[in-house]
Amino acid sequence: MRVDIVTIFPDYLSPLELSLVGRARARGILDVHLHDLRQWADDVHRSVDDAPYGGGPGMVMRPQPWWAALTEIRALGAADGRRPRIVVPTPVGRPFTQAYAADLADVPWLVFCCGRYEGIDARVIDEWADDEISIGDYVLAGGEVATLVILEAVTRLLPGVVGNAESVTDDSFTDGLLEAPVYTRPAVWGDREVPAVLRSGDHAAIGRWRRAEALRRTAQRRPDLLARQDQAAADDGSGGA
Ligand SMILES: N#Cc1c(N)n[nH]c1-c1ccc2c(Cl)cn(Cc3cccnc3)c2c1
Repeated sequence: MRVDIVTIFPDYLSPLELSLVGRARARGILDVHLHDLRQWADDVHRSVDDAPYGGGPGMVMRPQPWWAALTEIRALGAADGRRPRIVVPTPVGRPFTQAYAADLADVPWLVFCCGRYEGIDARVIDEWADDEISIGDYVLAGGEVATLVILEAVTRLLPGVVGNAESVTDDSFTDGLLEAPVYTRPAVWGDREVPAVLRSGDHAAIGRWRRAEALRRTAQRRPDLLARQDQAAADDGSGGA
């Protein structure tokens, strides 16, 4: 997978050199290219923002640098007929979910547009954005953190990135439920003991316990996920969660 990221703060994306994504890059599974938007700004001051039409607080990102940047990046694929899927993190985007991550993990070339200020001129979004994605109902200062979140969730789904493939398919949200609690040694920590079933070696009982705990936790903390499961089950005629 090739990923191009356009931002006025390239250093904000330095975590992509570390850990899971860093290892995927080192192994050639992911090919990341960072671009400073200012290199495409057409004025001597390399300006990327201007006052909003209609007034209001803050500044808006000018269309010209984005248009030049995306035109040049898209042209990289012209020779062999490749076209990138252009993703714009935005507070007004479609909610990012595990299913969305799985969808993006099948795309060979992603381009992330990391905006700042009050946003990117709407004409850029209208012309270029294939996906407008929000990572949650809270307000960040720009798209870089969202890009890191999206890219980590997508990268862990790429073949060969996570050693134990099962830990990806057993993820929270993959089966629509929150994960059961996890434990490791020692068996007793202070006055807290690991549930005996997890030390029983009875894998059927362990599976039942984990399913029950996942259902209990999901009902307690995310009843909306259970409702979604029940609706999906109703839609395909099978039993509920
Ligand atoms: N994804 C996501 C996401 C999220 N979940 N919260 N905030 C963002 C996000 C993403 C992109 C930008 C750009 Cl460009 C500018 N800002 C600042 C801003 C603040 C208030 C209103 N409008 C824009 C961004 C915030």
